Amino acid sequence: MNNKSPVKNIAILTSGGDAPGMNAAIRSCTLAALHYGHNVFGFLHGFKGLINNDFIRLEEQHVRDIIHCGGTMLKSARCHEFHDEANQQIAANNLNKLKIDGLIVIGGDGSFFGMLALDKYYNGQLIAIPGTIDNDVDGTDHTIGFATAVNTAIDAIDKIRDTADAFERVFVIEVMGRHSGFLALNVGIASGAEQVITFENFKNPGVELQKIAEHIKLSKQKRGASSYLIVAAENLWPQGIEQLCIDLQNYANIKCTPCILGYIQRGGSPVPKDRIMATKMGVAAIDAVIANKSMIMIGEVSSKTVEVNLEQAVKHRKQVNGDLLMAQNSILDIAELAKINKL
Ligand SMILES: Nc1ncnc2c1ncn2[C@@H]1O[C@H](COP(=O)(O)OP(=O)(O)O)[C@@H](O)[C@H]1O
Ligand SMILES: O=P(O)(O)OC[C@H]1O[C@](O)(COP(=O)(O)O)[C@@H](O)[C@@H]1O
Repeated sequence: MNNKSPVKNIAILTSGGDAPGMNAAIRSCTLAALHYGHNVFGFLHGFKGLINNDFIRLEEQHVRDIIHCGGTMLKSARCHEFHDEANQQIAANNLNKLKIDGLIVIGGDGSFFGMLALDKYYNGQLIAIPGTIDNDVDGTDHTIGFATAVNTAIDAIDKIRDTADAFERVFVIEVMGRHSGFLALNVGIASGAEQVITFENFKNPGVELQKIAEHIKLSKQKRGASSYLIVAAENLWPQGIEQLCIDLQNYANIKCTPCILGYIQRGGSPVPKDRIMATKMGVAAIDAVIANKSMIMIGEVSSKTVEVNLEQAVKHRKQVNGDLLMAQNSILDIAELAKINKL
């Protein structure tokens, strides 16, 4: 298949927050391109590499042993200079001069905005692969790295639960996600947290403080002394979760221990789901380049690989699963249970 297409120069870069599984995508793009007889270029440090013309030729030996590694062998960056139109033109000129037929960008929605900007000056094809632990990209059920990040967070929270149980403590655990609640909600559900505070169920600190405090008190009343875990999305509580703990102490004399999971959620060996999805997406991206497609994102919906218009993917904000939110806030909720069963 596709053996007769002219030899193409295909470039790959990773941009924005690294995500476990990015290496698996680099590997499959590279192997698929080489399989069809094309040349592969890896640009380093995201869009910075395009501006600085910093690239390596990728061969089989470079990607042979990376599928299990977190991070990205092509390095990543938050390249603020790329917001500048002059730098977008420099980047496009570098690609045009090298006669790069197609560029594959593995990153989050910020990186895809970068692609929209690059498209104004770059003559070649642009294909996006969603890679971010936040899962905040529309047009795909999951992004590369999300499953691993959920797994890592749960592994950590299960351990926190052990010590919380031993001391019958209240913990507030902050998970990443920037401004989206996918990680918080999924991690909260899967770790059996008593409360999840995320963008989708948050009104304002005053209302929430009262609700959180009442919930903790009710739980202690109904269950007696026990551990109590709150999973909170980052960037939600003004001044962060340490302040939330201080606020709970001041408002209701509740002692809470804050725990920020932080960057451990971005690292580690990708779980099989991320490796497999990234592999499928990489192959599909090369197929798209060979088929002369451009300005699309490769996604996965209901386990099927799909192609999505890139502008559409960045225009819409993906909503967290309503069923999960309802389950957490209502069906699984200790306060609701207490009301219904008059516990
Ligand atoms: N509006 C934009 N115009 C041009 N480049 C952008 C734009 N938004 C983001 N980028 C580029 O994409 C990079 C990655 O975006 P960022 O939001 O940091 O991460 P992610 O891609 O994971 O969402 C930025 O550092 C910048 O180089
Ligand atoms: O690495 P930085 O620049 O501190 O950014 C932290 C942010 O990156 C993330 O880990 C991943 O976000 P992106 O994939 O969108 O870049 C967010 O969850 C977090 O808010």
